Amino acid sequence: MFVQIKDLTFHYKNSREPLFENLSLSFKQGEVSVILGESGSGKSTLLRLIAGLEVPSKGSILIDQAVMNDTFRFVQPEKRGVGLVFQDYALFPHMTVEKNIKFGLTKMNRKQKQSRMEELLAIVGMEDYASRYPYELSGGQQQRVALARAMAPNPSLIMFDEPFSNLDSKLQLQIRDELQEILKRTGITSIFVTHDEEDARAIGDRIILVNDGKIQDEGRPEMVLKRNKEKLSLAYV
Ligand SMILES: Nc1ncnc2c1ncn2[C@@H]1O[C@H](COP(=O)(O)OP(=O)(O)OP(=O)(O)O)[C@@H](O)[C@H]1O
Repeated sequence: MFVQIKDLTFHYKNSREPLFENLSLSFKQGEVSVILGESGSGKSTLLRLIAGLEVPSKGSILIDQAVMNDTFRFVQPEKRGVGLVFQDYALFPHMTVEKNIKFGLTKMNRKQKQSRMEELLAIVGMEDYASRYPYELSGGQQQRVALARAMAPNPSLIMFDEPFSNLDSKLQLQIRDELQEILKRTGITSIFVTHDEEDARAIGDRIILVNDGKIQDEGRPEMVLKRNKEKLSLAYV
Protein backbone atom coordinates (compact mmCIF):
# COMPACT_ATOMS: atom_id res chain seq x y z
CA MET A 1 0.00 0.00 0.00
CA PHE A 2 1.34 3.38 -0.98
CA VAL A 3 -0.46 5.55 1.57
CA GLN A 4 -1.34 3.98 4.90
CA ILE A 5 -3.43 5.70 7.52
CA LYS A 6 -3.62 3.85 10.82
CA ASP A 7 -5.86 4.58 13.81
CA LEU A 8 -6.00 8.25 13.02
CA THR A 9 -7.85 10.59 15.36
CA PHE A 10 -8.30 14.24 14.50
CA HIS A 11 -10.23 16.95 16.27
CA TYR A 12 -10.68 20.56 15.11
CA LYS A 13 -9.98 22.64 18.21
CA ASN A 14 -13.21 24.62 18.00
CA SER A 15 -15.55 21.70 17.35
CA ARG A 16 -17.27 19.58 19.97
CA GLU A 17 -16.44 16.13 18.67
CA PRO A 18 -13.48 14.61 16.83
CA LEU A 19 -14.00 14.49 13.06
CA PHE A 20 -12.04 11.23 12.70
CA GLU A 21 -11.69 8.59 15.38
CA ASN A 22 -9.38 5.61 14.88
CA LEU A 23 -9.66 5.89 11.12
CA SER A 24 -7.68 3.36 9.09
CA LEU A 25 -7.44 3.53 5.33
CA SER A 26 -4.95 2.82 2.58
CA PHE A 27 -4.34 3.78 -1.03
CA LYS A 28 -2.65 1.60 -3.64
CA GLN A 29 0.32 2.64 -5.77
CA GLY A 30 -0.58 3.78 -9.28
CA GLU A 31 -4.30 3.83 -8.54
CA VAL A 32 -6.75 6.69 -8.87
CA SER A 33 -8.72 6.65 -5.61
CA VAL A 34 -11.77 8.81 -5.11
CA ILE A 35 -13.02 9.97 -1.73
CA LEU A 36 -16.72 10.51 -2.27
CA GLY A 37 -19.00 12.11 0.28
CA GLU A 38 -21.40 14.88 1.03
CA SER A 39 -20.38 18.36 2.05
CA GLY A 40 -18.94 18.37 5.56
CA SER A 41 -18.14 14.65 5.62
CA GLY A 42 -14.42 15.30 6.12
CA LYS A 43 -13.00 14.78 2.62
CA SER A 44 -10.87 17.91 2.44
CA THR A 45 -9.62 17.45 5.98
CA LEU A 46 -8.43 13.96 5.11
CA LEU A 47 -6.39 15.36 2.20
CA ARG A 48 -5.00 18.08 4.45
CA LEU A 49 -3.93 15.46 6.99
CA ILE A 50 -2.15 13.39 4.33
CA ALA A 51 -0.50 16.55 2.99
CA GLY A 52 0.66 17.55 6.49
CA LEU A 53 -1.45 20.71 6.63
CA GLU A 54 -3.24 19.43 9.74
CA VAL A 55 -1.80 17.51 12.66
CA PRO A 56 -3.64 14.45 14.00
CA SER A 57 -3.87 13.89 17.73
CA LYS A 58 -3.31 10.17 17.37
CA GLY A 59 -2.36 7.58 14.77
CA SER A 60 0.10 7.35 11.92
CA ILE A 61 0.36 8.23 8.24
CA LEU A 62 2.88 6.50 5.98
CA ILE A 63 3.66 7.45 2.40
CA ASP A 64 5.67 4.94 0.39
CA GLN A 65 6.52 3.20 3.67
CA ALA A 66 8.05 6.31 5.20
CA VAL A 67 6.45 7.58 8.39
CA MET A 68 5.03 11.10 7.91
CA ASN A 69 3.18 11.27 11.23
CA ASP A 70 3.21 9.27 14.38
CA THR A 71 3.78 9.92 18.07
CA PHE A 72 7.41 10.89 17.51
CA ARG A 73 7.51 12.33 14.05
CA PHE A 74 5.94 15.01 11.88
CA VAL A 75 7.25 15.56 8.36
CA GLN A 76 6.63 19.08 7.05
CA PRO A 77 4.28 19.38 4.03
CA GLU A 78 7.00 20.43 1.58
CA LYS A 79 9.07 17.36 2.46
CA ARG A 80 6.27 14.85 1.82
CA GLY A 81 6.58 14.57 -1.96
CA VAL A 82 2.88 15.31 -2.35
CA GLY A 83 1.30 17.54 -5.02
CA LEU A 84 -1.98 19.29 -4.36
CA VAL A 85 -4.53 20.70 -6.81
CA PHE A 86 -7.41 22.72 -5.39
CA GLN A 87 -10.68 23.79 -6.95
CA ASP A 88 -9.67 27.43 -7.21
CA TYR A 89 -6.47 26.50 -9.09
CA ALA A 90 -4.44 28.62 -6.67
CA LEU A 91 -1.99 29.81 -9.30
CA PHE A 92 0.09 32.81 -8.29
CA PRO A 93 -1.70 35.64 -10.13
CA HIS A 94 1.38 37.87 -10.48
CA MET A 95 3.49 35.14 -12.07
CA THR A 96 3.49 33.86 -15.64
CA VAL A 97 2.69 30.23 -16.38
CA GLU A 98 6.43 29.61 -16.66
CA LYS A 99 7.16 31.12 -13.24
CA ASN A 100 4.23 29.32 -11.64
CA ILE A 101 5.55 25.97 -12.82
CA LYS A 102 9.19 26.69 -11.97
CA PHE A 103 8.28 27.93 -8.49
CA GLY A 104 8.51 24.55 -6.74
CA LEU A 105 11.65 23.41 -8.55
CA THR A 106 14.03 24.77 -5.95
CA LYS A 107 16.63 22.04 -6.24
CA MET A 108 17.18 22.36 -9.99
CA ASN A 109 19.54 24.63 -11.90
CA ARG A 110 18.24 27.03 -14.50
CA LYS A 111 18.62 24.65 -17.45
CA GLN A 112 16.93 21.77 -15.64
CA LYS A 113 14.05 24.03 -14.60
CA GLN A 114 13.55 25.14 -18.19
CA SER A 115 13.50 21.63 -19.56
CA ARG A 116 11.17 20.34 -16.81
CA MET A 117 8.82 23.27 -17.41
CA GLU A 118 8.72 22.57 -21.16
CA GLU A 119 8.16 18.87 -20.56
CA LEU A 120 5.22 19.60 -18.26
CA LEU A 121 3.61 22.11 -20.59
CA ALA A 122 3.78 19.49 -23.32
CA ILE A 123 2.13 16.90 -21.04
CA VAL A 124 -0.81 19.21 -20.38
CA GLY A 125 -0.91 20.56 -23.94
CA MET A 126 -0.03 24.16 -23.02
CA GLU A 127 3.30 24.62 -24.84
CA ASP A 128 2.30 27.98 -26.31
CA TYR A 129 1.23 29.59 -23.06
CA ALA A 130 4.44 29.86 -21.00
CA SER A 131 4.54 33.65 -21.00
CA ARG A 132 0.86 34.24 -20.19
CA TYR A 133 -0.47 35.32 -16.82
CA PRO A 134 -3.26 33.31 -15.15
CA TYR A 135 -5.85 36.04 -15.89
CA GLU A 136 -5.08 35.59 -19.61
CA LEU A 137 -6.13 31.93 -19.46
CA SER A 138 -9.50 30.19 -19.46
CA GLY A 139 -10.61 28.18 -16.42
CA GLY A 140 -9.70 24.89 -18.09
CA GLN A 141 -6.28 26.20 -19.10
CA GLN A 142 -5.64 27.41 -15.55
CA GLN A 143 -6.61 24.00 -14.27
CA ARG A 144 -4.11 22.37 -16.61
CA VAL A 145 -1.36 24.73 -15.45
CA ALA A 146 -2.27 23.96 -11.83
CA LEU A 147 -1.85 20.28 -12.65
CA ALA A 148 1.51 20.93 -14.35
CA ARG A 149 2.66 22.90 -11.33
CA ALA A 150 1.61 20.16 -8.91
CA MET A 151 3.43 17.56 -11.03
CA ALA A 152 6.59 19.65 -11.48
CA PRO A 153 8.64 18.41 -8.52
CA ASN A 154 7.81 14.83 -9.50
CA PRO A 155 5.56 14.01 -6.54
CA SER A 156 4.97 10.37 -5.75
CA LEU A 157 1.38 11.26 -4.84
CA ILE A 158 -0.95 13.89 -6.23
CA MET A 159 -4.20 14.92 -4.56
CA PHE A 160 -7.12 16.82 -6.05
CA ASP A 161 -9.80 18.63 -4.08
CA GLU A 162 -12.90 19.09 -6.26
CA PRO A 163 -10.74 20.05 -9.24
CA PHE A 164 -13.61 20.40 -11.71
CA SER A 165 -16.12 22.37 -9.71
CA ASN A 166 -15.26 25.80 -11.12
CA LEU A 167 -15.51 24.69 -14.74
CA ASP A 168 -18.58 24.66 -16.94
CA SER A 169 -20.04 21.23 -17.55
CA LYS A 170 -18.61 20.68 -21.03
CA LEU A 171 -15.15 21.66 -19.87
CA GLN A 172 -15.50 19.48 -16.78
CA LEU A 173 -15.87 16.41 -18.95
CA GLN A 174 -13.00 17.39 -21.22
CA ILE A 175 -10.59 18.15 -18.37
CA ARG A 176 -11.67 15.03 -16.52
CA ASP A 177 -10.85 12.85 -19.53
CA GLU A 178 -7.55 14.62 -20.09
CA LEU A 179 -6.60 14.29 -16.46
CA GLN A 180 -7.46 10.61 -16.43
CA GLU A 181 -5.31 10.06 -19.49
CA ILE A 182 -2.35 11.98 -17.98
CA LEU A 183 -2.60 10.06 -14.70
CA LYS A 184 -2.68 6.71 -16.47
CA ARG A 185 0.24 7.69 -18.70
CA THR A 186 2.43 8.96 -15.86
CA GLY A 187 1.35 6.28 -13.36
CA ILE A 188 1.26 8.76 -10.46
CA THR A 189 -0.75 7.59 -7.48
CA SER A 190 -3.63 9.98 -7.01
CA ILE A 191 -6.46 10.77 -4.63
CA PHE A 192 -9.50 12.76 -5.71
CA VAL A 193 -12.02 14.39 -3.44
CA THR A 194 -15.48 14.93 -4.86
CA HIS A 195 -19.15 14.97 -3.94
CA ASP A 196 -20.07 14.12 -7.55
CA GLU A 197 -20.92 10.45 -8.08
CA GLU A 198 -20.55 10.67 -11.85
CA ASP A 199 -17.01 12.07 -11.55
CA ALA A 200 -16.18 9.39 -9.01
CA ARG A 201 -17.43 6.67 -11.31
CA ALA A 202 -15.66 8.05 -14.36
CA ILE A 203 -12.24 8.71 -12.92
CA GLY A 204 -11.82 6.29 -10.01
CA ASP A 205 -10.18 2.89 -9.93
CA ARG A 206 -11.59 2.75 -6.41
CA ILE A 207 -14.14 4.73 -4.43
CA ILE A 208 -14.01 5.37 -0.70
CA LEU A 209 -17.38 6.54 0.51
CA VAL A 210 -17.22 8.76 3.58
CA ASN A 211 -19.92 10.17 5.78
CA ASP A 212 -19.52 12.15 8.96
CA GLY A 213 -15.83 11.25 9.30
CA LYS A 214 -16.45 7.53 8.86
CA ILE A 215 -15.82 5.18 5.98
CA GLN A 216 -19.14 3.81 4.81
CA ASP A 217 -17.84 1.60 2.03
CA GLU A 218 -14.97 1.12 -0.37
CA GLY A 219 -14.24 -0.83 -3.50
CA ARG A 220 -14.63 -0.75 -7.28
CA PRO A 221 -16.75 2.21 -8.43
CA GLU A 222 -19.66 0.21 -9.88
CA MET A 223 -19.87 -1.95 -6.78
CA VAL A 224 -19.76 0.90 -4.28
CA LEU A 225 -22.29 2.96 -6.21
CA LYS A 226 -24.60 -0.01 -6.61
CA ARG A 227 -24.37 -1.10 -2.98
CA ASN A 228 -25.11 2.43 -1.79
CA LYS A 229 -27.67 3.30 -4.40
CA GLU A 230 -30.35 4.29 -1.96
CA LYS A 231 -28.08 6.31 0.26
CA LEU A 232 -26.73 8.18 -2.71
CA SER A 233 -30.14 8.20 -4.43
CA LEU A 234 -28.57 7.72 -7.81
CA ALA A 235 -31.01 7.93 -10.64
CA TYR A 236 -28.53 6.48 -13.12
CA VAL A 237 -27.30 3.33 -11.31
N1 LIG B 1 -10.74 24.98 10.22
C1 LIG B 1 -11.80 24.34 10.74
N2 LIG B 1 -12.15 24.51 12.02
C2 LIG B 1 -13.21 23.84 12.55
N3 LIG B 1 -13.99 22.99 11.87
C3 LIG B 1 -13.69 22.79 10.58
C4 LIG B 1 -12.60 23.45 9.94
N4 LIG B 1 -12.55 23.04 8.65
C5 LIG B 1 -13.57 22.18 8.49
N5 LIG B 1 -14.26 22.03 9.64
C6 LIG B 1 -15.42 21.14 9.87
O1 LIG B 1 -15.01 19.80 9.68
C7 LIG B 1 -16.01 19.05 8.97
C8 LIG B 1 -15.42 18.47 7.72
O2 LIG B 1 -15.02 19.50 6.84
P1 LIG B 1 -14.32 19.19 5.44
O3 LIG B 1 -14.02 20.49 4.78
O4 LIG B 1 -13.21 18.24 5.63
O5 LIG B 1 -15.50 18.46 4.66
P2 LIG B 1 -15.71 18.17 3.12
O6 LIG B 1 -16.28 16.81 3.04
O7 LIG B 1 -14.43 18.39 2.38
O8 LIG B 1 -16.78 19.26 2.72
P3 LIG B 1 -16.99 20.09 1.35
O9 LIG B 1 -17.37 19.10 0.32
O10 LIG B 1 -18.09 21.03 1.72
O11 LIG B 1 -15.67 20.78 1.08
C9 LIG B 1 -17.15 20.04 8.73
O12 LIG B 1 -18.13 19.83 9.72
C10 LIG B 1 -16.52 21.40 8.87
O13 LIG B 1 -17.43 22.34 9.35
